[in-house]
Amino acid sequence: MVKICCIGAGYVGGPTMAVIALKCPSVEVAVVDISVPRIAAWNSDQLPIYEPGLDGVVKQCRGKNLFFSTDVEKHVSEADIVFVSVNTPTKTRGLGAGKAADLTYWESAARMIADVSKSDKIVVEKSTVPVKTAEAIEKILTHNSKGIKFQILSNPEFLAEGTAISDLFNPDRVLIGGRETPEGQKAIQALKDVYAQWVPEDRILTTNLWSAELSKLAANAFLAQRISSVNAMSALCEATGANVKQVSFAVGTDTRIGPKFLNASVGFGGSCFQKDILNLVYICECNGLPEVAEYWKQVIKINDYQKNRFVNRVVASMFNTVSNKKIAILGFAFKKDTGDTRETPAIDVCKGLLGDKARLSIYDPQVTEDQIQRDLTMNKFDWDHPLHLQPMSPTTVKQVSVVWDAYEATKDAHGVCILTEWDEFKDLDFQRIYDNMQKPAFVFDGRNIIDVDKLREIGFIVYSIGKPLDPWLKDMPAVA
Ligand SMILES: NC(=O)C1=CN([C@@H]2O[C@H](COP(=O)(O)OP(=O)(O)OC[C@H]3O[C@@H](n4cnc5c(N)ncnc54)[C@H](O)[C@@H]3O)[C@@H](O)[C@H]2O)C=CC1
Ligand SMILES: O=C(O)[C@H]1O[C@H](OP(=O)(O)OP(=O)(O)OC[C@H]2O[C@@H](n3ccc(=O)[nH]c3=O)[C@H](O)[C@@H]2O)[C@H](O)[C@@H](O)[C@@H]1O
Repeated sequence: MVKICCIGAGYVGGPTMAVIALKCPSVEVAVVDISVPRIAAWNSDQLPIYEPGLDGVVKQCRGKNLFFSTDVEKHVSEADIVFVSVNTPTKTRGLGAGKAADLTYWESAARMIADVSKSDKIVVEKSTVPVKTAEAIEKILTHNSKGIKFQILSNPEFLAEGTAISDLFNPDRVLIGGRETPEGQKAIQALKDVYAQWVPEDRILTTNLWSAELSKLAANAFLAQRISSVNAMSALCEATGANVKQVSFAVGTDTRIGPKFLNASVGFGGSCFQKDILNLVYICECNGLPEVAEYWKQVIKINDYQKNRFVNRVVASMFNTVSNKKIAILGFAFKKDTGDTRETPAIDVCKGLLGDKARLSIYDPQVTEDQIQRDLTMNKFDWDHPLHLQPMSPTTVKQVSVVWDAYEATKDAHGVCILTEWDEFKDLDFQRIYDNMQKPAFVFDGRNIIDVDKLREIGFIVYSIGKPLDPWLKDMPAVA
């Protein structure tokens, strides 16, 4: 029986290994982590992450061929294939601070693998890492290995949160990079055999190591670039009277461009787009390519601009001050169908409004008060470390209350900001909300999910990203 161990039981390690266990009953899969509460949650009825369909998959395999454990060393030493899916945060100090990937967790995992291994192993990079990381990992493993042979593969993950299970069941492609030696090709084949149990062969791509590592960074950069492109257009739409939904539909019907990932928004969030582009920028700079670095940096600059622009629209519309005004925030997660708040645009928007002394009442169906308070007090990039190593927030933000109902959040509010596209927000009774708000009542839709005309009929002053402006907003500066 092939034994797989995955180091890191997070958003990637948990779901990917659960699906491998489900699709490959003859493979034994152990997912290990240094975080005791996380492993306890994986072994309970309340999984540590919210992901549609995940519960069912875990329940079918847990205790049969899928195990969650904190006994990292035991499972690593017994495994034939070791996936490493640990955090790769942005460095906050020293060389490359604010851009380069911090490989501390990766390096410590690699050293531990070298220490505890007693048999040859395939080590798979599942985390997103800088190009050439495999070379560094190879050095760590072979310098400490007591004659044991390791083959390193790069097998980046392309799942998106909220759709992880369907993405894993039916991936556009699985990418496996390895050494172009007979041993490297043998290792590629061994991993290919695992995926081939459910992924059609023509969707399993094999490349050299560096192409696989770079393709992951490139794919995220291209995806984020599409969003920044449509968001840049949204600003121009507001200035000219064009409607960004109509523009992106017209543009996306060109089969060379395609319709997906062209929704204008308050900005992209999530744990990876910004981190991976910063990493790409740093790699370009290190390789003497400042023009290429500058090109990709712009994707992040537009994303920051879009978040600022949204805050400025809110403040400018409400008589240039939100001081002591209650603003309802609907949605805090970085996208719908997840409780994940890492790099969510809601953090920047809330901080911007708090900077103007607003009082915030926040509702998100999947995010807890504790998480929101931590997010609003944590320093940039601190969130991307294992939970028990993150600083605890010593204070709470007093001007923030977190409630469990959209109607409660909007009661007596002056304005409503929609920051996550949860389906339930589309079906809210906006007449009821209007009746219970201060007047004039404002709605700022950062996700373009509401029916603007209907809300204007009710009496709201409405701003919806990239849509023709309400007469109220027309003469106000987009960026104050
Ligand atoms: N979240 C996502 O949707 C995607 C993430 N990725 C990449 O996958 C990697 C992991 O991301 P997530 O799963 O989101 O992170 P995560 O923070 O949810 O999980 C990482 C886990 O690794 C554990 N860990 C860290 N060092 C360890 C060690 N030495 N031994 C044992 N466990 C250790 C942490 O306690 C944590 O539970 C990152 O490189 C990320 O860029 C790639 C594709 C999608
Ligand atoms: O490496 C990763 O971590 C993953 O990053 C993204 O997945 P994820 O961040 O989970 O979610 P996305 O659906 O890509 O959304 C990212 C952000 O972009 C925003 N977005 C997305 C699409 C769009 O048209 N407009 C838009 O503003 C979303 O609201 C969200 O804030 C990629 O889609 C995955 O392929 C990749 O594996």
